Amino acid sequence: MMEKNDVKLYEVLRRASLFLEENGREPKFAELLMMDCLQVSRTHVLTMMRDPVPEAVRKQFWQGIEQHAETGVPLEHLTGKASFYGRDFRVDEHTLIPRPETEELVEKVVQTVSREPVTIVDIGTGSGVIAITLALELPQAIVYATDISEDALAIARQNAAMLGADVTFLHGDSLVPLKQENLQPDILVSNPPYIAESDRSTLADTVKDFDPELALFAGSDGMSAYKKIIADLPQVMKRPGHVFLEIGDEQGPAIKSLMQRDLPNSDTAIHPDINGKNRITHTTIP
Ligand SMILES: C[S@@+](CC[C@H](N)C(=O)[O-])C[C@H]1O[C@@H](n2cnc3c(N)ncnc32)[C@H](O)[C@@H]1O
Repeated sequence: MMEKNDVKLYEVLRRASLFLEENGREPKFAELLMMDCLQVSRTHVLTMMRDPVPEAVRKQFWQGIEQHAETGVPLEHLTGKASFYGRDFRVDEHTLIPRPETEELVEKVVQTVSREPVTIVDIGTGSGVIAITLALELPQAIVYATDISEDALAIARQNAAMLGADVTFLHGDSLVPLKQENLQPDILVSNPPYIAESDRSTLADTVKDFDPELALFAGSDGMSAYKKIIADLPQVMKRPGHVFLEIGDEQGPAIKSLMQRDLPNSDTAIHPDINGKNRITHTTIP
């Protein structure tokens, strides 16, 4: 999109918003992308509306706008970063873009953990948001995180270094790395893949086309990752202990009965998220 060199910020934003709207995208995306291109806050953008936009910034901005209009690529994949629990994390094509619901999962863990030293393990850490946030919020905790994807772990390690979080990352399938390291967590937390293969067609293109397959799908019923984790809990968990899982809206009862089968004395509560959808199971193991 060609523009004069002295074109002002508000004009660029107006044109971009209209262009996005014409292409069936959310016009607000323009302002969010501009904040990233200029590396400023929203308040700062508002004070710059009558300033000319440097050519290099306009070029970068319009490339992003055109790509988003054409493919729907989410802002986080364009900018390579996502916000979680008030911090910025690096993300890429190998990591799920963290969701606000997962912040609620972290909050539940933070509320439950006592001041004593505890060992926490995050299974399927992706960009590392859960493990890193818990390590920073709970300095008394010893935190481990695993993933089956080496590529995701590379991003998680970078995020931990960037944010100064002490997390030990382990590569492997489900709870296998814990068994190999003889690790017995007091608290196990996971947001594993939980979408049924049969629901693939119901997903938004922005999810299906940009989030990694490994992070989304869990067999024909969406339960395969939970089944694998729960089957190994009796062998690895310290007692008393807690298990926190992020879940799909309708998966709570099935998870509760798997927990009752494999950990007969445990108690599982199902909690809704801020939108009223069942989103977290909290299992207490005596
Ligand atoms: C839904 S994403 C969650 C990522 C991150 N914890 C978050 O909440 O944003 C699930 C993650 O689990 C990982 N994963 C999938 N199958 C796994 C398995 N069998 N063992 C360990 N990790 C697995 C994926 O690579 C992905 O990073």
